[in-house]
Amino acid sequence: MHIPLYLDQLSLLISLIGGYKGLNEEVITGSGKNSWKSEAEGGESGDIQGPKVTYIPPPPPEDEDSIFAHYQTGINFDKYDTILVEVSGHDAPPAILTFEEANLCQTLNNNIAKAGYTKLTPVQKYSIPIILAGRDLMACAQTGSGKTAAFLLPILAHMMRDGITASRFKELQEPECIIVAPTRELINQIYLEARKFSFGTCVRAVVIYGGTQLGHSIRQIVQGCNILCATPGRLMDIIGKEKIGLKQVKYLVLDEADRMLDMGFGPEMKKLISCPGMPSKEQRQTLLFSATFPEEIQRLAGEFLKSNYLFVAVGQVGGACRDVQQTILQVGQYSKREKLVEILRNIGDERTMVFVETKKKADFIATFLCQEKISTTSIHGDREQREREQALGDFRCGKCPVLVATSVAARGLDIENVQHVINFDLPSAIDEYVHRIGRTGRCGNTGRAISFFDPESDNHLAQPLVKVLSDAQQDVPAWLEEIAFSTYVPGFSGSTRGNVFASVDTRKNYQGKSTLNTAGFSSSQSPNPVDDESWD
Ligand SMILES: Nc1ncnc2c1ncn2[C@@H]1O[C@H](COP(=O)(O)OP(=O)(O)OP(=O)(O)O)[C@@H](O)[C@H]1O
Repeated sequence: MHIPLYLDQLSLLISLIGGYKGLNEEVITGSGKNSWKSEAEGGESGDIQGPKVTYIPPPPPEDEDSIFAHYQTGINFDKYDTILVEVSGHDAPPAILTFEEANLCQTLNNNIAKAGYTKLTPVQKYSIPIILAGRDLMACAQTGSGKTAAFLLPILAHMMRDGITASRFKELQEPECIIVAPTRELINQIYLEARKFSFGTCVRAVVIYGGTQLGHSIRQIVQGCNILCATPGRLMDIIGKEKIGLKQVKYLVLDEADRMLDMGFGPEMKKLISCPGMPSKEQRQTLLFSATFPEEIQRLAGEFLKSNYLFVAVGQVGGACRDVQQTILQVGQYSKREKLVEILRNIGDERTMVFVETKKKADFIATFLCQEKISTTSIHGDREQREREQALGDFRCGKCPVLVATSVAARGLDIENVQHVINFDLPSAIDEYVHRIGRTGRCGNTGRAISFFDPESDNHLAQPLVKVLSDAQQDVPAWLEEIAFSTYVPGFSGSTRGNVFASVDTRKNYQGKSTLNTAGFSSSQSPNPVDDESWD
């Protein structure tokens, strides 16, 4: 195989031929088992013999400008106010309209101002008072609409009000809050948000994730840990090694909660809530956030939440962000590369994420684009953590305007100025499509998503795609409607037209529904299958 040798793409080449020995690393192999999946299985705990991971991520910049660096809200930010919101469950506290109404302390208000937030997004308007009232919550709101601050701010407000017990002077760290998310890059991003909002307070946030040296994670924790941001595998390792105590946990947050509760991570999360010392659901506050919430997953969530939890749905559950202009092109697998290059040449230097199905393909397409002299990097679960972070850094700063990724980068990542998402391969499940295209069109900015639909392999997606497109008021190609019609599945209850919710609170028999700006309902699509390859 001919491998190109563009110098700035050397790491890509290295990952292709397998194995790399970095400056601060002892052993690196191309086993492909250094991903979040293997973490969840305990692969990095030392219980299973494997190469010792010695990567220590560089500390994030400490200066105030870097901590509060943010991008501008877009022209459609004010349109968030027109999105329909549904709150269900008993005795929901009323929404707030301004940050002032939240009655947060002065330090938090200062941090909010420094972060450039002047106006609440809908998920924040509804979730903040619910969390401040001590209620459990399942919240569903479109990608890029501020879910992270929606849980961080009220948790921090309560921690400031109630005081914290964990401190650097304690032998055993007992965090008051644990936040889990499915990928390393996402949990790191959440940590940076927690660090930003807790700036100047006595609350210390810590992040731990796989692919990094375990000793490094432990050293971060022993310096004091009030908010622990963690990927599931590393969290369970640390708990298993008795490096943290769980008795003080008052807040448990599952970001991308539907992913955290599905077949991939669900068992790990169940273990977490039954760990010795972990307060029962009656004793802690549990908060679940995502842009998608299949009904089956909502039912599983009952084990984690108090029975009187509140459910907030901003817009359609599982709906795509309307600020993303979606285009579906019919492209057979052998024409995809040519089409990709044509599109990327038209796009020029604008930041673009290209999603592919497998880790191997990510490397292959990235190398191919480099050969075409399109500056590209890649992120997927077979790359070393150092390489993953480097790739994301190069993409964020614009050094490599094209990032080829597997679904490991589909959820949560908030990168400034991603103007385009290209689904070179469509994911196997529609929810994953919604998350992927949500990497653009964030925070009121507009974005574009182009997806290659291969009739040989993607017909099962035609029906849900038509629904997602029409619900987001996008043009639906006639050929796609035809395929959807010809592959009609009777059980699929999503409407293909009109403004309906894809799903609602699954507690059908709740009473005392509090309804705000509501529209009608229909039932949901089936949950995502776990796609081992694309989720690394
Ligand atoms: N009230 C606000 N004012 C201005 N910017 C905000 C506000 N709330 C959030 N943001 C910014 O909007 C961006 C998207 O927020 P965030 O990453 O929390 O979205 P999300 O809903 O969690 O998305 P996803 O579903 O993709 O995880 C971030 O850069 C965040 O700092």
